[in-house]
Amino acid sequence: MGDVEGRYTYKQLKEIADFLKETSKMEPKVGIICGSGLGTIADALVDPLVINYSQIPNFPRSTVKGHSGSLVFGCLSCVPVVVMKGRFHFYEGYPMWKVTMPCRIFKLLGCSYLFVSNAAGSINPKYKVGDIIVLRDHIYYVGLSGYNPLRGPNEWEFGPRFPPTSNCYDVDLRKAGMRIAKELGYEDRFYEGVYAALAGPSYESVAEARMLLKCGVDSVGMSTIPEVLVAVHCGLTVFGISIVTEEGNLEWAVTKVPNHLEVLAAAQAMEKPLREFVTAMVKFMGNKKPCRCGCC
Ligand SMILES: O=P(O)(O)O[C@@H]1C[C@H](O)[C@@H](CO)O1
Ligand code: HPA
Repeated sequence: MGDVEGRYTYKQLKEIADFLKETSKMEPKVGIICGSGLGTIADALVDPLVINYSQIPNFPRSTVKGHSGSLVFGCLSCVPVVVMKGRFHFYEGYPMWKVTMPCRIFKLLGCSYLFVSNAAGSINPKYKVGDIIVLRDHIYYVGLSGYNPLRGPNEWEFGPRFPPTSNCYDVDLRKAGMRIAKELGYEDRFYEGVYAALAGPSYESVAEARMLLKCGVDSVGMSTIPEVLVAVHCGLTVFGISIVTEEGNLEWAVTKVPNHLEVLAAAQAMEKPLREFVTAMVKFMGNKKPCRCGCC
């Protein structure tokens, strides 16, 4: 399956993390992964330090439009964070251990939390472009067919052989997320729901979308779950959101089809509410440790 050979050793991951610690002089509390077109989250950081993936030894490269390919260290609400502008997808040809390696780097950098986001199609017809779905759970179709990022010898330095996944998305963070959305005045566009990941890069067919609806799926995409599994395995507390950038096609008669440029445009249109929401969530996640921007 090509998904085990050549995996990073613990030593290699440690070397990458040590390089980042040395370069950033920061110990981030929260690792944030930006979905397609959502990299503007990083613009909210105070005193940002940008490190391009090409500068980091042994780090993969972003190949998808809307994923610029850099790590940004800085502070949000006085909480030290690291933002990944450009995730790695299975459909780019990366094995799952490469797709998910940033979560282990976050852990080695000292993060306690993973905040993960994605651009997604809605499957539940209730949800429209511009809505945000706080992930309550997921269906990992790619994993059900064998591509679990934890396949292969267990990395005991990170976690157990058989991690449970019945509570991947922390309930306190989910509750906080819904409360914060309300406080910000966005309660009419925030919902809790179930995300499903397909392998991509083809979008789902109408028959697949109808099957997903029957299975209780609210949003569909091509990412996130592998990262969440590896984050949960190594003990990060996870919060995830889908930004609805396309409305799923449930009828064969409909001629409108998803398109990546539309996905990026819809994601970019969400810049303001997302920035406010992420800032408030990170504040909730963080404690009051002294930070690099000197504001606390
Ligand atoms: O990285 P995410 O999951 O946000 O990106 C979605 C899935 C594909 O990469 C792309 C399709 O438009 O957007
Ligand atoms: O409509 C979609 N389907 C699957 N993946 C996606 N990623 C963004 N939009 C979509």
